[in-house]
Amino acid sequence: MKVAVLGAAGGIGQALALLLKNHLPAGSELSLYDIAPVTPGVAADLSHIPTPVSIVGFSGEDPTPALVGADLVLISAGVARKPGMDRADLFNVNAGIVKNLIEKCAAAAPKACIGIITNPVNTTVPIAAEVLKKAGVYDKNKLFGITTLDVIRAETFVAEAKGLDVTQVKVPVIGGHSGVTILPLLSQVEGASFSDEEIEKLTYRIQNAGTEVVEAKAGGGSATLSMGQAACRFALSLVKAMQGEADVVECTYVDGGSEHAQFFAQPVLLGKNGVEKVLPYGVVSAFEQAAMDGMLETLKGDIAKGVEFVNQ
Ligand SMILES: NC(=O)C1=CN([C@@H]2O[C@H](COP(=O)(O)OP(=O)(O)OC[C@H]3O[C@@H](n4cnc5c(N)ncnc54)[C@H](O)[C@@H]3O)[C@@H](O)[C@H]2O)C=CC1
Ligand SMILES: O=C([O-])CC(=O)C(=O)O
Repeated sequence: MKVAVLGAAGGIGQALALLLKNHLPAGSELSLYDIAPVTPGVAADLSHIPTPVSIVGFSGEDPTPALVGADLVLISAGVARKPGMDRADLFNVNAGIVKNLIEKCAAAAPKACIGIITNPVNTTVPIAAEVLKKAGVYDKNKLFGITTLDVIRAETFVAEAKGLDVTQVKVPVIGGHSGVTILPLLSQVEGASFSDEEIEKLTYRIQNAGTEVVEAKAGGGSATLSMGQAACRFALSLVKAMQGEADVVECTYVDGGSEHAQFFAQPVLLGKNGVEKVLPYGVVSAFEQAAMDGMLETLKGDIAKGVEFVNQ
């Protein structure tokens, strides 16, 4: 299994590369790419960790050498938020970066699964889909927006609020990855019940947790370490499923035939070829239904912006 990380010299990229070096199955190959010249050095640094995962790093304008033969490509290349910005403010720079990188993926690793971290995820994933379509290699089962950070935050905050064992808490998070489009299904948390006030507060905190970190970092960027962990969890789940393990489910933003929007995050059964089956997200509460109804215009607008960007 060859895993490529594009944006590997960044805050997320380095954390993710460290975790993957330590946790990918024995025999995996890790391939790092970033425009930053430090990237071969990041790989050299990580190569001294004694795990059975080989690692190599590339820098420069062309990611192709890192992509050849990749089974899974994880993309965190791009700029991050500063206080006062929305994720949508990153569109102007990141849309072009994702478009260019996906064009290279289409040529060098047309059959790879691709996981997109770069914001705004609601829009960068549709951009990737349109670029892959233009190149004639789009497989909707192989393109994922990584929304796992919303899931791990929800698990952490719920466990904290309810005094639960955080390793046992499961919270599906559906919709998209920004503000009101992030919808944690707290009504489905097993072994906990919440007052209306708790639901409102927890939902708001999960939706705005990215901003919490952006403000705390005071101009030094957004979540990197928790995102590295989240992307590693998602990547390891996908790798396990691609290698034949059954019953691997993660919430992720996919082109999965949702009745709500072309791209929608919900629980997905992963398999050898990416998406095995998009699972129903089940019964939602009246609060969650209202939140869903309230997000769709924003989510659809975010998707349309990505489609338009590639086809303008
Ligand atoms: N999906 C999610 O839940 C989350 C997404 N993000 C997003 O992830 C992205 C990266 O964040 P950080 O790692 O904190 O930023 P960073 O600034 O630390 O790293 C970004 C890296 O991308 C590289 N880069 C820029 N243009 C490139 C190109 N054309 N090709 C290859 N590499 C390129 C830079 O050299 C840099 O090393 C941001 O867009 C951020 O908003 C951040 C947190 C959570
Ligand atoms: O908030 C940001 O800009 C980064 C991000 O997506 C998150 O932390 O969820």
